[in-house]
Amino acid sequence: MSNPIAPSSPSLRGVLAPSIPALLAAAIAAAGAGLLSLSAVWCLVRAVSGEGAASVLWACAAWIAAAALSAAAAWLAHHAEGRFEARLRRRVAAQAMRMPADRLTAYSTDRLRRLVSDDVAALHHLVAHLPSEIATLLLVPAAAIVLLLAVAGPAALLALVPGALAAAVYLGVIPRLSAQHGAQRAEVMTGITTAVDDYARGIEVFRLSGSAQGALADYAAAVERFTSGMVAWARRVATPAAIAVALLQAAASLAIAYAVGSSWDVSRLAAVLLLSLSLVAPALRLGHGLDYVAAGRASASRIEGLLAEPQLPAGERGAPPGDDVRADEVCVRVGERLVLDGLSFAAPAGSITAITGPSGAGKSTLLRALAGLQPAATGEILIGGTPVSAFDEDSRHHAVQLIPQGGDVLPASVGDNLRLTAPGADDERLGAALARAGIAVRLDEGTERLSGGERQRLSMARAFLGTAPVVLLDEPTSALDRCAADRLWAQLEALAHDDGRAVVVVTHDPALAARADRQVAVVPAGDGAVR
Ligand SMILES: Nc1ncnc2c1ncn2[C@@H]1O[C@H](COP(=O)(O)OP(=O)(O)OP(=O)(O)O)[C@@H](O)[C@H]1O
Repeated sequence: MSNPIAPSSPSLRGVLAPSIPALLAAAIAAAGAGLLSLSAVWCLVRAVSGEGAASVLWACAAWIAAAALSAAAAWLAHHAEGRFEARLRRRVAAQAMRMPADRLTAYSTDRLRRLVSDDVAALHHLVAHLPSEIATLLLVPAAAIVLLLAVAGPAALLALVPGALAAAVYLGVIPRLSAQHGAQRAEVMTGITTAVDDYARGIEVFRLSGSAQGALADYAAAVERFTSGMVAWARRVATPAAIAVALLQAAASLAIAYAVGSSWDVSRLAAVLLLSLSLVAPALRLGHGLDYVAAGRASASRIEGLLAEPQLPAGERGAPPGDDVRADEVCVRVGERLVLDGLSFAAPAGSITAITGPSGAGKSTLLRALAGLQPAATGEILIGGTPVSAFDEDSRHHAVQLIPQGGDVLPASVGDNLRLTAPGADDERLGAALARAGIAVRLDEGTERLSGGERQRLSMARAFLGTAPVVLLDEPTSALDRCAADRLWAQLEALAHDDGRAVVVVTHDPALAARADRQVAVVPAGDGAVR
């Protein structure tokens, strides 16, 4: 197996591609709406210059058309963005499903949740609004300047100076200030969330140690940092922004227009006043969104990072023709570290194979590799004679079932957990699997209150419900007493000997390992692996 890691999935751009035609159409419609609004202003200028009621009617018609076109543009853009978001969420979730086990552990559950939820949502402005805002910004001011020159000549351009300054402040200075503060705000918000999370997660520990002072103090300090950060943001970003709008744009535009045009006739003056105001509006709207653009770009780069992660190799094979599992000179690396070095063994159908070895030797890594969740750097793993990497993603689960060491019980009902393995099973079958695992709980009971041993046996019940010919179990008896462990082992023997499965069990219990049909001892790589 020379290239165990498949190429990564398409980038963010690839996920966006199907939405681009609709987003382009939306941008053109938005720019058209901007031009229609400008023509409405132009009609008003004509009305002021004495062209009468017809011009007012044309202005109203242009505004109505502009509103309709603007609504259509917004609908198109949001529809396309909604579909893009849905596609991207599926892509991010699928990518997480396909990552090798060692890479997936680099992403905490919370980090994955933020990628699928918050980071995808943060792209909204970038995708749904920015293209339309840029198109409007390029077309509308250019058309307004042409009209202004035609009506009032070059002197009228003086009235644009405050607007241009306002736009420059909005598009140049404020985003820079805001970016500094945006990064600080994000850091402070993360600090608060972490402090709250730490406090909530630590309640159990604080109860035992009798003090939560440190966590509460961290939380108070994080809130204080947030409050002072917001005050600083208002002082350095929000206030200059308000000044840019109130003074630079409207008041100063009117003052200059009056200064240069007080001797003009009313129609020229009206043209200068109305057109100079409508000219900077698109820049101000864009300026408002630049904060979101910075946040969206940060989210996009985090999502790109996940999409660039390697994927597990997957072929197109369906369920295997045979039902044993073999490892042939398998080497597995976890990150830079060689964990398994040339391990070979066979676990035939109808038998139990016990995997033993010291803590950290690589037993769990071996099970993940056998399940196809951690690629082998060299060597081959065969399920029923088929390389595990050759199965398509759906068939792999039908060929081999992995029950990991604890932790695969979802916070749902017992029945819902069991139906993950057997979606169509009736209550009687689910109850029988629970009985084989030696646990007496109701199917509608929540899993939150189950003890460690009960959770372990609930996981085991899934092994008795599954149909995969190869069953891999990671320390299934570690939380059970001697008697319960022996009873469970007897059920595993029945699974192997009566149902004909190839059962591979990692265990630290020498008594149980001695009862297995075969034993494989894993020793840390470098010491040589015993076959
Ligand atoms: N995601 C990971 N990133 C980095 N190192 C890892 C990762 N997963 C496992 N390892 C390392 O690989 C080695 C083998 O781990 P593994 O869990 O397979 O051992 P084990 O034999 O099952 O141990 P135990 O008996 O204690 O459960 C350990 O040194 C562990 O620290």
